Amino acid sequence: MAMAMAMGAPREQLRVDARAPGKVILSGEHAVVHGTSAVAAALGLYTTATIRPGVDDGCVLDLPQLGVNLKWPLKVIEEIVTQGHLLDPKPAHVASYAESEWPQLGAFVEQQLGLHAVKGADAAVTAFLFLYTSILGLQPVTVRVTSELPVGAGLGSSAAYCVALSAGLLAYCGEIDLPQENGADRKTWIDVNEKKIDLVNRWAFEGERIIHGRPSGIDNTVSSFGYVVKFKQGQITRLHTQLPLRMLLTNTQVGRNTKALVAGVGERALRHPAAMGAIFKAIDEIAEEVVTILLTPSENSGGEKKKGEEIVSTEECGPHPVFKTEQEVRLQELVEMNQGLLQGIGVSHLSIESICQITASYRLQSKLTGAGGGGCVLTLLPHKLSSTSVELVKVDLEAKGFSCFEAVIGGNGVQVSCQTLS
Ligand SMILES: Nc1ncnc2c1ncn2[C@@H]1O[C@H](COP(=O)(O)OP(=O)(O)OP(=O)(O)O)[C@@H](O)[C@H]1O
Ligand SMILES: C[C@@](O)(CCO)CC(=O)[O-]
Ligand SMILES: [Mg+2]
Repeated sequence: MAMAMAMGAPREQLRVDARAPGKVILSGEHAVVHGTSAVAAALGLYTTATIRPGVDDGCVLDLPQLGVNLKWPLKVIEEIVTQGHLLDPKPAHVASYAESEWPQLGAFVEQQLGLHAVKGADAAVTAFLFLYTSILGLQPVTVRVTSELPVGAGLGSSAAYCVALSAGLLAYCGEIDLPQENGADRKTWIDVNEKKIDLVNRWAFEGERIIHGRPSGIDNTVSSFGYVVKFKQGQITRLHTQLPLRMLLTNTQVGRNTKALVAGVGERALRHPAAMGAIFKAIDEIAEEVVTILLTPSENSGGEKKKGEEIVSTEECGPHPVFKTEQEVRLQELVEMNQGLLQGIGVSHLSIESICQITASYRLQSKLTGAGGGGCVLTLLPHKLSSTSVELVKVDLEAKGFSCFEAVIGGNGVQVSCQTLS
């Protein structure tokens, strides 16, 4: 769709929405922080940031998922920003957050949230205040962020939060073009153009640094650009995958925190550099092999069928046989190995192991996805597995208190929409 600036309406009369997808890491989490390859796909569940004009020279931040609803007079924000240059917004030039430049921010956020704040609310508010003042300066706005993603469950909620916020703020200040309103009731989402996606992605990475400590950048990159990508040391390669991927996502419901898990792996790597280095190398090889498999034409993709892609396995899955192609068998083996290695670096959890065991009894392989320590587990589903068989697995998992859904992956990245307020 052609993009056109929503001309006519001054920004103070606009409501801007930006939405960003979550993600699923197929292979390579944690090791990617240490420079190896990883493969990830956008997940069809979105976080949406809505930005509208503020009232009474104030800034409102509403984060219903975290129980945060804060309102500040702009002069209060001005007071905590002790270094004037930090209030000179340059949306086209990405700046990094340095705690030393914001000496009062930590205590301010803590005091604003009070004693009963949800875990992680401080990081979300800090990331907001940094992105808001850096991109918009001190404009009166009301910002609300809602999400279809579970927060802190390995599906990239922090990255989607930072991407949606960055895109919304950049669109609100005019740095990103907005669609022409079509007059219809239905919201029109448009893709952000490639150059501006890169800008969104870089701001979002700075937000992720506040929440994560040491992000590799894979989560904000997939959320910004969408599709299925290989990521290595900041290099992103879009994979035009030939293998239709089908997977079940199961939430252990065990809360965890990516920052702590990433730091834990870093400390283990310092204690055992050679052993951990060897594991990272093995994970790198697995991710590279996953890339090769995804790029090989398969019988399911409508591509030319190659030797060795016929169904090779008809294992039992409960009362039903599972038909797997050679590629699916290879991919499942890689998933199994990847999970073993993630366990080795200390980021698995009993609940994750339990899900792996249940799905293995159906001859289906699973691995944690994202930072682990709880959160979500992905299970590869062979293309020809019947929906009845999938239901059987789900019933078994849900009987143990887990919740599951079939993932829709590989879709769009960040998008924006706008509406003129009357
Ligand atoms: N909808 C949201 N509203 C406000 N803050 C959010 C929202 N989603 C995520 N966050 C922020 O991100 C934090 C969770 O990020 P974390 O990286 O620990 O988990 P994740 O991103 O869901 O999983 P992973 O990094 O493994 O993919 C929350 O504590 C909060 O600071
Ligand atoms: C655990 C990790 O590898 C993925 C989290 O989704 C962290 C990162 O890459 O930033
Ligand atoms: Mg995260």
